[in-house]
This record gives sequence, structure tokens and C-alpha cells, in this order.
Amino acid sequence: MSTANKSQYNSRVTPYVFSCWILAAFGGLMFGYDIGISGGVTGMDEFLMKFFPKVHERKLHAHENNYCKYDDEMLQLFTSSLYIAALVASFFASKACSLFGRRPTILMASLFFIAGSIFCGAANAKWMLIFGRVLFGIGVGFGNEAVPLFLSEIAPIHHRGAVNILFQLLVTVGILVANLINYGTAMMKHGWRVSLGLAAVPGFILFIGSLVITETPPSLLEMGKEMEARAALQKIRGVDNVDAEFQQIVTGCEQAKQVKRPFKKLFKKSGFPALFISTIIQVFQQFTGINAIMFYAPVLFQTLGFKSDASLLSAVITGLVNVGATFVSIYAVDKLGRRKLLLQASIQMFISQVAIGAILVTHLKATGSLDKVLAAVVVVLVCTFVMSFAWSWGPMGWLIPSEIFPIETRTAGFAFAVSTNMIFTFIIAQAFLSMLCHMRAYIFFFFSAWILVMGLFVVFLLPETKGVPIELVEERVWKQHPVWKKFFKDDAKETTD
Ligand SMILES: OC[C@H]1O[C@](O)(CO)[C@@H](O)[C@@H]1O
Repeated sequence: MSTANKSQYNSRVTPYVFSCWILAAFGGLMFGYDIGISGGVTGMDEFLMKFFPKVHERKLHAHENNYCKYDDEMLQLFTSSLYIAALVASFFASKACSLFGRRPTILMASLFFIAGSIFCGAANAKWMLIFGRVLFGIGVGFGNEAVPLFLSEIAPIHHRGAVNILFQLLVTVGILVANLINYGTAMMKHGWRVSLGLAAVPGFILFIGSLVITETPPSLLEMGKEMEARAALQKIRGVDNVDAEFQQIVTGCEQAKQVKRPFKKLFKKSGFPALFISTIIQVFQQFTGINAIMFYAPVLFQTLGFKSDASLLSAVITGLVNVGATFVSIYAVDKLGRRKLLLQASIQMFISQVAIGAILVTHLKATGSLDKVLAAVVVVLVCTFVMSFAWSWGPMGWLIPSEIFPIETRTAGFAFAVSTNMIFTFIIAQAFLSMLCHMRAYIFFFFSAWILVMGLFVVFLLPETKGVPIELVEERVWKQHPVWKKFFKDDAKETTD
């Protein structure tokens, strides 16, 4: 079936499949909500006074050392404990995805998430707060593993990029909603409880979703349920004749069944290209510096001398830009391809970061403020940065790893992508406030140097996967690439275990 192309695959987007996409993508909203909520909450006085009185004290008296007022390890742990938990959980989630399927894994994610929001919203002690964040984290680990795989596996081939990006779209919506909620609760008594507790809402929607959505055909085949797999494919494609596509998936799964230890296979020579690309793309996604802005936008804008309210508002503006630009990606990814978007964005991100760094280094006053016009220019530059991230490295970080592994190593390989995202999100979350304190505005030059490296990576090492059926990626992508084809030379000699 090496000649499979899109015309061989019958498919219509049925209302049922559309609802499956949207419901599953709520896993992204849960993740985004968490990312967005902690920055605002950590700026709220009542929250700081209750759990981090020393930081509150410093915040009240900060002037000169503005860059350092939020530099506190426990406060950073509040944000970053979630990512450590998610990192560990993603490997369990990979097992759960293979053994029980994508759907039950999504269900588990929602339950952890609801439990986490109860603990955080009701927290009376620091341990409850951190424990709640850990539960959230387990939910995120399960959701981030299962949802992108789910989306890629039920998407019609010629819309795969767009469908997969629904996950990242809802991540961005989650961040925005969280920012808006923080904006509303900032002045409220117990506002922080409302902000943290409301996370239960997307968790609950995902819970309902996981009862409604179908299991994916590859996952059903992986569990040996051939009849159900065909029926599921017919249901999601909305046509009876799904023979060509079904045969393709069956062939992929038969090969997979011969592989008893996917993690071992992943570390063989021929497993390296996909493992490398999906890991590095997540490292790079985080080294764009996006989360320095996403987590700490209100804190960052306050540091630049905006008042509390204005800072939250600026964070809402960047949140809106983030959502809007992700739509651009949905529209363009299956037309322009992955590489073009990543390259264009690397250039735009580089210019934005260098310009922000230059303005801050040369014009930030000793009091930690900027004059009005320059402050507005910085907000605009932050927006051009966020915008280009949102149509490139943001969604591609999930899309590319979900489509470059063969089925036998897909869940295991994807777990590496998820956990890498978590480790590096953690590193940035944990380190950013200290880095900001020590490197000051030079931090923007640090990130822009990374962006330069990323551009070169795309030019030389990243293959295009637009329009290639997942089952044919090895033949059509890896074995044709000038660098990566060398890893498939001794293919025949490799055993299948
Ligand atoms: O939209 C920005 C968000 O997207 C992610 O990179 C996930 O893909 C997050 O780490 C970040 O906060």
C-alpha cells in the first residue's frame, strides 16, 4: 500500500467526529488554564499574605530591586510542582494509552484534574496547595499524552495538522480564560480560591467528553479489537467504505504487535531520528522563552513598571493574540506545511526578542519603569513574539511528535515528547524569576540566541510531514532525508523486539 494518497481515503467530517475533536481538545484547555492561572494568582496580595508572607513583604517595599521581588523558591515551586508531576505521569499515561486505550486515559486525566482543583481551591495550608498542583500535574501528564495522539489518530489525513492543533488552540484558550478570570477575581475576597477552584470546570467537561468520544481505530487494533476498530473508523469517517485506510492501519498494527518492548525499539538506531526530533522540538519550544511570558506576564509587566491592573490587562491582550494566531496555524499548517511556519516564526521571534531586550537594556529606569510610549512598544513586541510562536513552535511541538513515530513506538515515543515539554517548562518556571533577577533584561538576548539555533535546526534537520499518512512516514520521510536516511541503512539487520 505504499502508494496510498489522500484520494484513497474516504472521509467526511461528521458532526459526531467534530464533537469528539472538540471534547477531547478540552484536555488542552485544562493544561492552558493551569499555565495561565498561576501567574495571576501569585500576584494577588491575599494569596501571598496567606502562603508567602515574605514575598508579599518584599512586593510592598520593592523599588530599586524590582527584578527580584518575586524571586522565591517556594513560590516557584507552586508553579512548577505541576510540571514535575506531569513529567512522571506521562510515562504511566503512555502505558495506560497502550493497555486501556486513549479514551480511558483521557477519563483518568479529568478525574485527577477535578481532584486537584478541589485541593487548591480549598487550600488552607501550603501542603494542600502544592498537593493540589501535583494532582493537576498528573491530570496534565495523562491528558497531554492521550489527547494529541487521540486527535491525530482520528483526523482525516489531509486535515491531520489542523485537527491536532485543536489541542494547542484550547491550550491558548485556557490561558486566556485563566487570565480573564484572574482579572475578575484579583480584587475579590478569596479571589485566588475562585481562580484555582474554577479549574474543575474544564476538568468536568473533559470528564463528560471522555464518556462520549469514541476510541481510536489504531488503539482498538492495538488491543486486538478488529471489528470494533473498523466500526469506529466507519463512524468517524461517516462512510461505509473505509477499506483502504483500514488496511493501512491494520498493517501498521501488525508490525507493532511484533514489537514486545517499544521502549527498547525506540532506542535502536532507526528509532533515533523520531525520538531526537520530537524531544528537541519540545526543548526548543520552551527555549523560545514563551513561558517566561505566559506564566509571568502580569509579574513581568509589573516589573516593567505597569500598575497591577494594567499588567493583568496586558496579559489578557497577549492571551488574545495567542488564541488568534493559533487559528492562523490551523488554516495554514496543511497548506504551507510545518517547516515554512516554523522558519518564518523563528525570524519574527528573533527580531521581537532582540528589540525588547534592546529597549529594556537602554531605557529601563533605575526605578524599574519605562516611559509610556516605550512601554506600549514593548507590549506590541511581546505580541508579535507571541503571535509567531502561536502559529509555529506552539502547535508544532505537539503535532510533529504525534505524527512521526510508527504505531509500535508511538505512545512510548510521544511520552518522551510530553515529558520533555514538562521538564523544560519546569526549568523555565523554576528558573525564570531568578534568571530575571540576575540577568535582568539581558534574558531576552539569551532566548533570542536559542531562537537562532532553532532556525538552523529547521533548515537542516527537520523533515516535512505535511500530507504523509502516519503509516508511511518511515518510507516517505525518514528514508528520503539526506541526514536521517543513514539511520535506516541496517534496518533489515535489526530485530523486532
Ligand atoms: O501558548 C503557549 C503555551 O503553549 C505551550 O508551549 C504548550 O504548547 C505552553 O508551554 C505555553 O504556555
